[in-house]
Amino acid sequence: MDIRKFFRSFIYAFQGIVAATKEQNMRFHLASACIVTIAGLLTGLTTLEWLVIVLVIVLVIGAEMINSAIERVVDLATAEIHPLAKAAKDIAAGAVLVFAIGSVIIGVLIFFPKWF
Ligand SMILES: Nc1ncnc2c1ncn2[C@@H]1O[C@H](COP(=O)(O)OP(=O)(O)OP(=O)(O)O)[C@@H](O)[C@H]1O
Repeated sequence: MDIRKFFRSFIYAFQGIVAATKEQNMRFHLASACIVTIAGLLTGLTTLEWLVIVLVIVLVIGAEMINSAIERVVDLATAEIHPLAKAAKDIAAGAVLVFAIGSVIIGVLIFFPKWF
């Protein structure tokens, strides 16, 4: 196994994370994740609840990163207005929305019974 190549791929992946954090949507997700984490610390969650919260946060952020990557590939593939380009971008954005809606529902199910 080429350790240097393996280590270099980590650096590229880290560069990808840094590039993604420059996007406005990603900053919104990161801010939301911070707020949920602080709310969780103040509220007091069980280990299982933290597992679900962490899972949901990484799923939403991961989905947003894949969405950003798809946007770039589409832009690279064509500068023209094309229904397939629109569908690819809209479906990828829709996937993030599905994850985000699911995470809000999970957040409500975890936090509301503790607050009210
Ligand atoms: N080449 C294209 N052909 C047809 N429709 C497109 C094309 N590019 C973008 N669109 C439409 O415009 C919308 C916005 O596209 P855009 O590339 O600005 O992405 P965005 O969601 O605003 O992301 P970001 O601002 O992070 O780049 C897309 O969701 C899609 O509906």
